Amino acid sequence: MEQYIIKGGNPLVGEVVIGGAKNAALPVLAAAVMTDGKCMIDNMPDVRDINVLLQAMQEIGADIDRTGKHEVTISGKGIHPECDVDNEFIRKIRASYYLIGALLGKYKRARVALPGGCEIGSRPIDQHIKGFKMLGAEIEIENGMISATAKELRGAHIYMDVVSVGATINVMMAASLAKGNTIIENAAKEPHVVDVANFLNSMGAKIRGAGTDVIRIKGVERFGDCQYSIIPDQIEAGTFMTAAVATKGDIMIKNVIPKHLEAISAKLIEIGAEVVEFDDAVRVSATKRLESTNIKTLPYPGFPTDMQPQMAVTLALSNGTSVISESIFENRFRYVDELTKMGATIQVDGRTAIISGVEGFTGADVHAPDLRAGAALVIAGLSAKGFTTVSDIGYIYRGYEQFEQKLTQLGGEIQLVNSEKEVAKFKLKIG
Ligand SMILES: CC(=O)N[C@H]1[C@@H](OP(=O)(O)OP(=O)(O)OC[C@H]2O[C@@H](n3ccc(=O)[nH]c3=O)[C@H](O)[C@@H]2O)O[C@H](CO)[C@@H](O)[C@@H]1O
Ligand SMILES: C=C(OP(=O)(O)O)C(=O)O
Repeated sequence: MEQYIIKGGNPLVGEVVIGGAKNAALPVLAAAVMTDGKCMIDNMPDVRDINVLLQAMQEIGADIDRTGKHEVTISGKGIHPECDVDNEFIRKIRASYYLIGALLGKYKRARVALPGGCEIGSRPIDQHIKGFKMLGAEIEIENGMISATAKELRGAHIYMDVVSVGATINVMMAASLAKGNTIIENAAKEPHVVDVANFLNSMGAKIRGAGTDVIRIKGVERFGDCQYSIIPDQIEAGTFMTAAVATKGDIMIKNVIPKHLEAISAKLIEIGAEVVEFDDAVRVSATKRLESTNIKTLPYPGFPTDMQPQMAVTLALSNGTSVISESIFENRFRYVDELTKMGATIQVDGRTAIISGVEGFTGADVHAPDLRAGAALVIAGLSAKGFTTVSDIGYIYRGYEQFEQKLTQLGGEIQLVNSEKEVAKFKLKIG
């Protein structure tokens, strides 16, 4: 019964260093199997999803050497081209689907368990499939596995019907080892799409335009060795930004790319927080009661859906009524019932949440329904009066490294506990 026990009320103050981006690192790792050479990758976050993917890659024959806590050397030379990617853990993560594009590109054959991931709405993969088919692959879905096979992959002009991070990256990977040229239109522009394109280029791919909505790929025959460093995690950084504001603290958030945080910074400034940008850091603080605002989640450079729950917690403490429209995933307000237990006043109608700000939260026993909602409930607990427990924190480990340690260093009273006895002990100690 792993859970967090939190005593709220301390403003979070100090410095925190942000790790590598989970949602960039996952496709970069998958793409690393596309070369028989060696890839040295650093700034790799040590989080659960990464470890699940690395284990699955090892199981199909990739040579994985953890040369440091945040550094890994990978060679895809030993992979069996006829392999199946499947185990009980890989079925639970979303990014398993990147092995379809990577293996299809390299071996013209991939068979991978259908992806899992956070339950935040229906998450079809039709655009991935459409892209692979247009490159010449045949797709079959059977017994929870997706197979993609092709005699050869040929470049194509692909228009994505929806802006999809996963489909853009997956098709970009497969197309980079196809014959001829590919154009992906209506591509996702997220920083992690650019990071994966840069990684593929450093192995020898010829990709231009990543970060715009048209990506042009000239297929090459094979990839070679490379050395690469993953970009900082936009969402981990954003989470600490909202933690600073919700607890009326003052945090210097280091190892970030401020440009990637602009949508989050702009909203925090709008509600009355102070955000100061440095070359690779942002300092975020709040002293007074926050003002309300409206937010619509959108593909990059819009406000990220992965920051929606953390921002909702912050707005629930503001003065006035805020409206959040969730335009990416239709079921991403599952944390609202939990937050209501802490005193928040939020009404959800479909994809819209209407938040009437309250003066403060009170501690309660809540559970994390998914990764970002879990982080948001922890922030709520840190800003609440009294004790909060957050259960189902396995979700949080999927994407945050040393979350409770980082929060403790900032003055948060939070501890990982395994029993009611430990909860009681914490309460006695902290009083
Ligand atoms: C591992 C990873 O990087 N996960 C991120 C990735 O998820 P993921 O790659 O699953 O998200 P997408 O960008 O693909 O999804 C965006 C929208 O497109 C729809 N869609 C997507 C693919 C498809 O084939 N058909 C389709 O209709 C989805 O249902 C959703 O409504 O981007 C999301 C949007 O920024 C983030 O919330 C996730 O944290
Ligand atoms: C939704 C997320 O992850 P995934 O797509 O892996 O479920 C996330 O990172 O917020």
